[in-house]
Amino acid sequence: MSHLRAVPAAPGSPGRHGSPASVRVEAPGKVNLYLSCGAPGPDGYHPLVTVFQAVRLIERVTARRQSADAVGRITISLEEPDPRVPLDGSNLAVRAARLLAEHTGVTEGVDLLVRKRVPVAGGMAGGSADAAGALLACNTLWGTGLDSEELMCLAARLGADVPFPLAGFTALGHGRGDSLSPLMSRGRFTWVFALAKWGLSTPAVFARFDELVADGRLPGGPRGAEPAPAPEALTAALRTGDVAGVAAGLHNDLQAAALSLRPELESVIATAERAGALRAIVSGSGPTVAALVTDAGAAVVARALEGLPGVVGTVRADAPVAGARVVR
Ligand SMILES: C[C@@](CO)(OP(=O)(O)O)[C@H](O)COP(=O)(O)OP(=O)(O)OC[C@H]1O[C@@H](n2ccc(N)nc2=O)[C@H](O)[C@@H]1O
Ligand SMILES: Nc1ncnc2c1ncn2[C@@H]1O[C@H](COP(=O)(O)OP(=O)(O)O)[C@@H](O)[C@H]1O
Repeated sequence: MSHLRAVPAAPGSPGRHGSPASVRVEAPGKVNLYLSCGAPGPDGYHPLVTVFQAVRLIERVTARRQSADAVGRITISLEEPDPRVPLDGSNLAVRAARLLAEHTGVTEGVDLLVRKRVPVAGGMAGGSADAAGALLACNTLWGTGLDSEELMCLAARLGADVPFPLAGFTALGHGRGDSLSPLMSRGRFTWVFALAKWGLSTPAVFARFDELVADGRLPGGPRGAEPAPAPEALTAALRTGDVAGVAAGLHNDLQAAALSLRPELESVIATAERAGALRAIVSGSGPTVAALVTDAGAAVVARALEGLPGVVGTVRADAPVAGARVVR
């Protein structure tokens, strides 16, 4: 994946040894424009074909050098505390920093500060964006000098969704969804996301997908081992910036599973489309519903969705945007 370049470091103010005292990284959330899912392998993971698009819901990860007498722990805090996000070693950003330290032999710690903008447990890879951000921020802070390919490999070890926020823009994912190649995309897309009151667990959605396939309850009947390739009509529509063509090509094999766990999402999708969305689908494993809209129609769609049972609010974002990058 050498074509996916990490952005060079923009150093913060110098700390001891002349290296930066802190490094700030921004990393995007995602929506899956297309997701097809095959039968799980012996490791329990499902082979996927997915088209990722990075959206302007941006996580900000700041990595701060600790004082010289600190014991070298990796700590995390959130700008706005959220009980759904763990602040211990299970946080994906902490796991990312720890993995990088182990991989490179770094013994110093780091204080991570995260500002979250991607809905938590929403199928939009917010935790993965934090992990990608922490990898890039710590690689810069510690001067460990891993190149983008090495960061991608570490990212894939943290989760199937972690490489994509490093890459950003629009990309085709294979394997677990972590093997990426860039896709050309022209123009700008506008999304309205309906945020759900309760998150959905990704493993639970994949498990329900397997049950639906086993019961023959998925449209089209049981699937083979291999996920269906992304249709040429979708990739062509992306290449030409044909928003209506992209809307027609939106597809998510996990949607039936998410709807079976959260039946109320059906009316969220229907309401968005009745209010003028070009199409609406479940994002990834859900429960966020992603409505592709025109700029002129965005406010009407958002208003129609707000106040629906189970919807706690909406957020508008454009796409695609760049992957993780160091900012001042
Ligand atoms: C479904 C997707 C679509 O982009 O995103 P989300 O909706 O969660 O954001 C991803 O595949 C989620 O990626 P991520 O959340 O990183 O998954 P991981 O931590 O690697 O795996 C969590 C669990 O999901 C299931 N899993 C994940 C990926 C995959 N290709 N097959 C799977 O079966 C497995 O049960 C695994 O134990
Ligand atoms: N940095 C993080 N941000 C959000 N959630 C995290 C983070 N680290 C671990 N988690 C845990 O991962 C779960 C899934 O998080 P998230 O990445 O937001 O959603 P999804 O996997 O649906 O894209 C959360 O419910 C939370 O318990």
